[in-house]
Amino acid sequence: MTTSPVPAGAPPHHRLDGPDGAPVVVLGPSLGTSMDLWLPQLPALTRAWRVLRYDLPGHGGAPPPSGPFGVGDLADGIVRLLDDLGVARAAYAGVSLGGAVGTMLALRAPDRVASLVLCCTSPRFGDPGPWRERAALVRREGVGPVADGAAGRWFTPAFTGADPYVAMLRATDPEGYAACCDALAEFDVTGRLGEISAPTLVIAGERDGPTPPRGHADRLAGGIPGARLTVVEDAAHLANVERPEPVTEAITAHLEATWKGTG
Ligand SMILES: O=C(O)CC1=CCC(=O)O1
Repeated sequence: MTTSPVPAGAPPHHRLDGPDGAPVVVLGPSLGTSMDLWLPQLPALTRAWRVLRYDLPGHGGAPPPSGPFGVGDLADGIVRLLDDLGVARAAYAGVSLGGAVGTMLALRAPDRVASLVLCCTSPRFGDPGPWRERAALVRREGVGPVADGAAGRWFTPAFTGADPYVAMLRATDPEGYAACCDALAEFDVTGRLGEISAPTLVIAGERDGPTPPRGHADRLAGGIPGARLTVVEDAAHLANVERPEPVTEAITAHLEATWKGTG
């Protein structure tokens, strides 16, 4: 793996699992996590799909970014990755920032997205100010201060399995994290959701603080033509980790219905 900084729009650090020749599903992680965010879903998904997981710049095994980038650049990187791998069309599922990348991908390259799952995400992650402040904090003090509060943002108080996920954040490159915050500050596709043609499932955590169902998931589901919304009880922001069974079931049912590798 190269460790030189990654330019905006470059194909991301990635990994393929599952049967050769099966229809491809791309899995996008959230801010501060790695591709292993998707480990709870991996056994079920690799039964029928070739699973392509990737890391955000400076996260997981990915080198830090060489400069600023937007969510559109991250989506362009997925298109380049699909080109490099010879994949004409794929399904895409993403959590939070990873979901924003999927939304942008569906807008920029609709012919490449056969099916879309948007988990605990939003067409706009609130006002830019707090994201710019978080980016400045991490550039100044490192990821420690945001890691300290991560379990409370990501999970309900009853959840006891937060440690490996918070460890992902503690291992994240500060500039990679900060640049993702800047990308979130700029992201707003609220007015473009009606252009999305991919069959879309929106999944929300009932108790998600950063992207609550009301004002976020409901806007996605209301704005994307034909989209369906599933709200997962007793789950916060990383619902696929906190309640893996219903989330895995919802994703596999949606993929079964929409993406078997044809077309
Ligand atoms: O603030 C967080 O850690 C939650 C979050 C917002 C966007 C994202 O990807 O994660």
